[in-house]
Amino acid sequence: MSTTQQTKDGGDGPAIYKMADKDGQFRRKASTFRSFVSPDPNSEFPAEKDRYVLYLNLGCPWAHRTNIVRSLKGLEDIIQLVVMDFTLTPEGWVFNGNNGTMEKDPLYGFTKLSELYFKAEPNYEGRYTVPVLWDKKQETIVNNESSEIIRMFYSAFDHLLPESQREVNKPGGGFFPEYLRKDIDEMNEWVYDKVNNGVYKTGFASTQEAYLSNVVPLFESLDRLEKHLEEKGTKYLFGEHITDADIRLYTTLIRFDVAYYTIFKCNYKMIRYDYPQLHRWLRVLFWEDNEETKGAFKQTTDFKSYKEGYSKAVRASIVPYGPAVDILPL
Ligand SMILES: N[C@@H](CCC(=O)N[C@@H](CS)C(=O)NCC(=O)O)C(=O)O
Repeated sequence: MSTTQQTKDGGDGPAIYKMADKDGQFRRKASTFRSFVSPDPNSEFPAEKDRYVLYLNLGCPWAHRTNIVRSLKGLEDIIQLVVMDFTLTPEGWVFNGNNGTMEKDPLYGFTKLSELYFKAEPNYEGRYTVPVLWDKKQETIVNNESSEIIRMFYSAFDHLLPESQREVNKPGGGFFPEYLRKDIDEMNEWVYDKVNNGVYKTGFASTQEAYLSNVVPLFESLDRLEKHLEEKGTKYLFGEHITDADIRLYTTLIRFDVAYYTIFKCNYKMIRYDYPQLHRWLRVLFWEDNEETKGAFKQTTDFKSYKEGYSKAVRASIVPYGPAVDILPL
């Protein structure tokens, strides 16, 4: 999609809000910047302190993954965080100081995320998405794909961290241990399509047919996840330690009852009443503050941005009042 298309008003509102294709289906485009930070000092993007900046907003579940892992890994002093407003404007994500966010881009004084994309690539022709991992030295975007940014964060900066924070020294082998990689990737694949992106395909569908073709597999997949936890009987999806699969699922399920259920019409069942295993798992991640969670899930969760941000994204003028409690106690 070109810039002019993105900002042009097509008659029923700015084009940026038109998510569905002509057939009513929402199709997420692949991310463009796909380089990797590496522990190798001679690589294109070597892991260094004070060199990389993570741009995000608190509403976005993809960005949320990267924010969680930055905290889980104790990378707060190594990777700078820039939080933008969670309201999607006709010009994309902006800096405006609202909701305790940055007034302006701290590096260049930009007011729009798109400016950062054009600084990196003057001919850029995609959507201006968060998260963005920016390299201050080469003044470019390293990567804008959350699933890859979190994998970099798991280990690329480990030599700069205390021994106990390094993946090799973690009980259970870290967030993406060799012996679980196949199982984690296999689960991530269907969870991405049917759940993480499934809620968007449901919420942004513009025909009844497209809506139904996504909402049914979404709930079948939540049933499958519920059964997985029930059969395994473990604390987390793959045992007693948090893995990549837990982080990726968390950011969708924590938004489910407060936003997707109402705003995206994912209202066949609720996590809190219909999925006892998933509900327990979700509350453990949110509420427990210990060596495993480091309080990172709760600290990075912002319910207000989910209700208000998604309402704006579907151009609804009313923000839902309920549910009475954002997340039930453990
Ligand atoms: N595949 C990307 C998706 C990122 C994404 O779609 N982010 C949304 C916010 S939740 C965004 O920035 N949307 C702005 C737009 O599409 O204009 C990732 O996982 O990082």
